[in-house]
Amino acid sequence: MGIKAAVAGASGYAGGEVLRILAGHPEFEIGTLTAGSSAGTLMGAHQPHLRLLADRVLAETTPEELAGHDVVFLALPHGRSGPLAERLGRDVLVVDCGADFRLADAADWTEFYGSPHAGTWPYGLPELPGQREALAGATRIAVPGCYPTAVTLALYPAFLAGLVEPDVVVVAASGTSGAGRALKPHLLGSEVMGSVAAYGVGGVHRHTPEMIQNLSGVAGEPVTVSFTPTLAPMSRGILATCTARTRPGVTAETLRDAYGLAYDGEPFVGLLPEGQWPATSMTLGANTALVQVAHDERAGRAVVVVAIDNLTKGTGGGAVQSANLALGLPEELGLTTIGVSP
Ligand SMILES: NC(=O)C1=CN([C@@H]2O[C@H](COP(=O)(O)OP(=O)(O)OC[C@H]3O[C@@H](n4cnc5c(N)ncnc54)[C@H](OP(=O)(O)O)[C@@H]3O)[C@@H](O)[C@H]2O)C=CC1
Ligand SMILES: CC(=O)N[C@@H](CCC(=O)OP(=O)(O)O)C(=O)O
Repeated sequence: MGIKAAVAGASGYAGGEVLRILAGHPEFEIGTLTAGSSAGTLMGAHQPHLRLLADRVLAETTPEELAGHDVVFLALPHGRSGPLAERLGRDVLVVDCGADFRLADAADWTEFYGSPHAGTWPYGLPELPGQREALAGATRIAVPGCYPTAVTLALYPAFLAGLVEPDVVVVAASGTSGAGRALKPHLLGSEVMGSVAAYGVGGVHRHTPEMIQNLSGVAGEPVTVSFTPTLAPMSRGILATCTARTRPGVTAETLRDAYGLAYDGEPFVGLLPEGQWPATSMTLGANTALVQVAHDERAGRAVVVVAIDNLTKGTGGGAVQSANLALGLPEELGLTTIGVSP
């Protein structure tokens, strides 16, 4: 008998990616699958690529249906995980792919999500300093947002080494799967194809406080982040370009050394060879973040580009990586670094 895992939100994009990874994981056994309005229908109607689950009937998302599992993955709209998690056993590992438990500051939560704050759980980004220890044995995990995963991995080494000022600018492109499966007018094929568009401009995107939280924690001082997301005509992937003013004396070499030090030995984050720049295609379906750093001497800024698959390292892969740590399994179990190309 393996570790029995239920997935709530199994008909959605994040739930589907968690299941794609669990299906290839040697220790997990897939238990109950739940949804919202799709409850009572077959998985095959929603996730035809997960053929081994095609005949499973989706249950309603209730604590009763999710009981009796060792691990429960929640991949539900924001605000749904809080009340549900309260009714799941304390000894069960609950891994929330949603935002409900990511932020430590209740005022930030209310400002950006507009509802009461559910609480704060151990943050599922193992690469952050001290986070592997925080996740070992945890029974609750908040999986980071996809953009904060990319941006935090891009910039924390520079802050850890004290090389940049606490003033960050990020422009990132995301594939449309980042917005979830529900029908949205701006995601119609005719709106998205052949065009890249900015959205959530001017410091209003809800991932901004999460980036600030992560980077300020490493920097040891408040960091400001100006974040502009853009929507790109691709289904998966995030490419984030992050810049910060460099401190006096910083060179291309000191920057590269800091990233080499931070990422040497990391199983899922890679500093690319000099001159090679990340592309989303390099990370498709892989639990990887690929990073490159340069020093723009005229502008006096560090420029870091990172690529991830928003659904893999940005959600499902990150969720399983953190669950492995919480359960005392090898961190890399069931996760691939091998991408899909072209
Ligand atoms: N897409 C991404 O790249 C990322 C997503 N996430 C997070 O994962 C979570 C899910 O996102 P995503 O998969 O993209 O969204 P989707 O819209 O694709 O899926 C949402 C899932 O939740 C179910 N659901 C919706 N409403 C309810 C409800 N009232 N009660 C129970 N179940 C419900 C849906 O079921 P039904 O089929 O019945 O509607 C579906 O299974 C979100 O919190 C999101 O923030 C995190 C990181 C990245
Ligand atoms: C392209 C797109 O719309 N992306 C989503 C982010 C998705 C995500 O990962 O964020 P959460 O887990 O916090 O929902 C957005 O900008 O709202």
